[in-house]
Amino acid sequence: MSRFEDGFPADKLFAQGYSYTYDDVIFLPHYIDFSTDAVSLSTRLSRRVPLSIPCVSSPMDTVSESHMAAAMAALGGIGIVHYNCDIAAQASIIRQAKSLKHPIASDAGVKFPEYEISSLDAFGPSSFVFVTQTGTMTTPKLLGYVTKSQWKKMNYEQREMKIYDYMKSCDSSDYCVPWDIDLEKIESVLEDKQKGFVVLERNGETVNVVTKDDIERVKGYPKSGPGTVGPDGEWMVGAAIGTRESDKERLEHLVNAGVNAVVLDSSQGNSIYQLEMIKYVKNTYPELDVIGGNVVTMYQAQNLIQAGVDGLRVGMGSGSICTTQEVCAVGRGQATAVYKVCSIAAQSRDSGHSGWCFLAGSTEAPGAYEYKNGKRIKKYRGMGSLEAMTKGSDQRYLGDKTKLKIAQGVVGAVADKGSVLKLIPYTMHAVKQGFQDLGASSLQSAHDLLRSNILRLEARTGAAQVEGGVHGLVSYEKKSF
Ligand SMILES: NC(=O)c1ccc[n+]([C@@H]2O[C@H](COP(=O)([O-])OP(=O)(O)OC[C@H]3O[C@@H](n4cnc5c(N)ncnc54)[C@H](O)[C@@H]3O)[C@@H](O)[C@H]2O)c1
Repeated sequence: MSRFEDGFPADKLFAQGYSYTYDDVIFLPHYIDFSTDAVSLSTRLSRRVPLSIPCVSSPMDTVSESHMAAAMAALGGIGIVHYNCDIAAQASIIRQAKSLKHPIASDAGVKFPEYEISSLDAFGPSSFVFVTQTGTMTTPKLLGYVTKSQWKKMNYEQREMKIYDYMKSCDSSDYCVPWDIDLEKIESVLEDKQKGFVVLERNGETVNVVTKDDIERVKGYPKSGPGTVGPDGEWMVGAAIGTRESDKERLEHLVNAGVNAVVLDSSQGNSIYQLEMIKYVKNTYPELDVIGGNVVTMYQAQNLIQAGVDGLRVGMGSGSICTTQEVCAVGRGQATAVYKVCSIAAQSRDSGHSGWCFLAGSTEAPGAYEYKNGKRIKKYRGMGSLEAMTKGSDQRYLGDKTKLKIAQGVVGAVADKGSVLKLIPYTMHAVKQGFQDLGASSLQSAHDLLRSNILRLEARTGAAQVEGGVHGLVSYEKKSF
């Protein structure tokens, strides 16, 4: 056997004194004796939250609100709703996510009543612009709508009017259907009524608006399993909270809204504030899973595990919008961080790691699309950016007037990625192909192969990284699926 010893075992590779990220390391292929479809990616977010895919959307205000949380649960993952908003708004996002039985995020634009539509861009690929008090779908009531054909017929002066001056009102219950009816039923209502859209309502409040085009689009997506459903029969939804005294009141409202797990959201989770909050949550709500973090070292992980966390969140300074490593000179390469934290957590419980900008820019991410240099883009910002701090996380960043405010993140934009209902199934299939190459038929098997040193890795030199990407071509088109 030793004759074939090749590559490095993980513990040797990650003990070289380098902070590696994913691009720096490569797995060596092993032996295949099963098909790609036989690979199971099921795992747990935390002690009591099983997932059929290892996908979690990050608690950021440009990533996880109701549509993202519902879509992630429908796919078998979970969404963690951000807390850069007041308590009532966060609780209402959770309730709405649980009510989105069909996690369809409409392609249509949503605007507030005073908005002036100055170009067709407001409609996006849809024939409608919907109007709500807040200009978002996280709202108690749909007020009205404008169709593209109606707007096209308006003259220059009319187009300078505010939407509420010319929108068609939606007060008629003609458009409304119950939030939990089947997709087929929605389709037949759309056919019968010739309306072009329906309003899904729960307890007299608008839960979602779905157009005929949205239904057609969703029908073309890959089919998923039953999704991540909780004991209440609704989607499981997670939420972030902080470690301040006021977060205890927030937590109470989130629990009443049906939250299934909480993430203590901090860039450096190994603090007295977090340890005390973990104990408080475990004492007050023993059945609720608490995910601690963020952590990147074994020592941090051990402290939070001893305080009673049910899961860990890994990553410091590795987000694409994050400047923590630059500003504070603290953090760790993400591959090393995940490996080190998992080597402690594997002995007791699961750990997940922070995503990057993978889900930002999707249809389900909050915010409206804009066009820049001919590209359809969506805003994406760090929760430590000055802009996000000003919106809500001021208090967390010691943002009271007497303290200096230092950003640990930036504001940017990412390209339109389409719906996560399509992006994630394709991505998970690619992951399964990778697992098959490793000879790992499940996440547990991959862990076992890694810990038993059967799975081998190597660091990639700069030239090897270039070789591993597309190279030497004058031009090419990269289409992933
Ligand atoms: N993962 C990362 O690398 C990273 C980096 C920067 C920011 N972020 C994100 O930005 C947001 C804010 O992160 P953060 O670490 O600044 O938030 P935080 O709330 O953990 O910390 C902000 C400051 O408040 C202090 N603090 C926390 N609880 C306290 C209490 N009870 N009493 C007194 N002081 C207390 C902290 O020690 C820290 O100095 C989060 O969403 C986080 O995920 C993440």
